[in-house]
Amino acid sequence: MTVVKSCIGMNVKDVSNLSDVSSVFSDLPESVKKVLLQSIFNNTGGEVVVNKDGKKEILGVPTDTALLAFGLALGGDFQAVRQASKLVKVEPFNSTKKRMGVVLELPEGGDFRAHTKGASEIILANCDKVINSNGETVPLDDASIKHLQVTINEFAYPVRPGVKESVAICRSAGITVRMVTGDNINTAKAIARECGILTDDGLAIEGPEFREKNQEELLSLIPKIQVMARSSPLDKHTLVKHLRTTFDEVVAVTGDGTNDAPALHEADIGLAMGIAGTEVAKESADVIILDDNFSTIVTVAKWGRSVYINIQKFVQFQLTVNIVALIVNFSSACLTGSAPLTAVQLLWVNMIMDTLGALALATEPPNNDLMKRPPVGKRQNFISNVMWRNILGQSFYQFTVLWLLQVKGESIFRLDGPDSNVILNTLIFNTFVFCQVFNEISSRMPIAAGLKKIPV
Ligand SMILES: Nc1ncnc2c1ncn2[C@@H]1O[C@H](COP(=O)(O)OP(=O)(O)OP(=O)(O)O)[C@@H](O)[C@H]1O
Ligand SMILES: [Ca+2]
Repeated sequence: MTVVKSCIGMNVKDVSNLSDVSSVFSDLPESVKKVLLQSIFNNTGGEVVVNKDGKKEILGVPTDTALLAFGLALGGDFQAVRQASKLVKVEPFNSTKKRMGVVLELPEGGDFRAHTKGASEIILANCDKVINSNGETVPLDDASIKHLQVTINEFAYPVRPGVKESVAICRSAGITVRMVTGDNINTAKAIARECGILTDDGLAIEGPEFREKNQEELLSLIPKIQVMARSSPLDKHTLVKHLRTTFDEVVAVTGDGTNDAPALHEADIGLAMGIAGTEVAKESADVIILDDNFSTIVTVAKWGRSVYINIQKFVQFQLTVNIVALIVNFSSACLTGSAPLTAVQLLWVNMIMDTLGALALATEPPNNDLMKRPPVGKRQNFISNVMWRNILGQSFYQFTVLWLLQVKGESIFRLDGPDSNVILNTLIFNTFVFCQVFNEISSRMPIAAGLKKIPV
């Protein structure tokens, strides 16, 4: 029995230009064509089916569907190739090993052939022979290895429009964007540099190297990591866990595959892709991005900040109103025996302030300025120092005005007669209500969140 190994190294993301593939293929020797199609159609997790309209449909994960489309563009017949040999063993694709394989029993006479396909440089490192353009199997020499490595590194993919801009917005918002991928390091670096994720002082590392580091090394390394390539699901999880626990960061993770599920689950905010995402990824996530667009993540951050700041404004406004009403009535009751604000008036204030005033603050839409501030830290107090300053400052100012009216009101407005007390109380009540107009304006100021703009 002989086992022949055939390998396909891959860097396939999208086979979009298939039109001139078949002409190139026609020059290849028959034996090579046969092995290639045998590999593409057998060594796959996908399938080519005929749908009810009689059209061919390719099912499977993007990498497999791309390769099957390539096989069909080469003129291959999926069913015929599948029937020509018997699948003896299938080793499915796995994100840790980054390759898959099958063993076929060849019809020619009891021989077996193992096919493997996966991450280009991993497959290349396992090869010692290559089929040349004449269809002969020859030893893989240094020159061919160099040539193949250059070819692998030349693979570059166009970055989706808008990603670069979104990364820049994230930066100005104090959000560090890191790219953790199962892809080849050179491809990952090229993409990351183009999007503005990888900077000159940043670090790009490969999963296997990251895994080797001890705790101490990780502490100095992690803040600098901007790109992690050839990462396993566990590497993604480890990075997120360290960022959250050791560095006390708020971590959002985006992912599409099953291999992203542990990291999505570990993150503070897991964002799964709605279109490309697998069910497992969606189940592990907190938010599903319906359009799979990175700029939507920026919108998510913007709305999150907006809701947080609006609640802060609401709380600042409400606390001020209540502190002033309480102190005015309490102090007056202690000193004069009567409270200037009656129960009905307080009820009125509460209804108007809660339903109209405070809710107006809570429903303000987000604006772009929100993305020019640093994020709120995990341990940051909800009522920031600036909010305390505003609450106490406003309360002090309102209390002083009301107290002055309470003590000096009658003489200032020359009130006398039997109704003077009622008139004064009405005056105090109205002044209190008008003070809230200024309180509302002061609470609307973005400073309410206690955040300073960060210079860009
Ligand atoms: N079906 C497959 N069969 C064999 N190899 C595959 C298959 N799918 C992907 N690969 C290889 O594994 C690598 C990606 O591994 P993995 O799926 O773990 O990455 P990922 O973290 O999901 O990457 P991405 O950032 O592209 O989503 C690819 O670069 C490719 O070389
Ligand atoms: Ca993926």
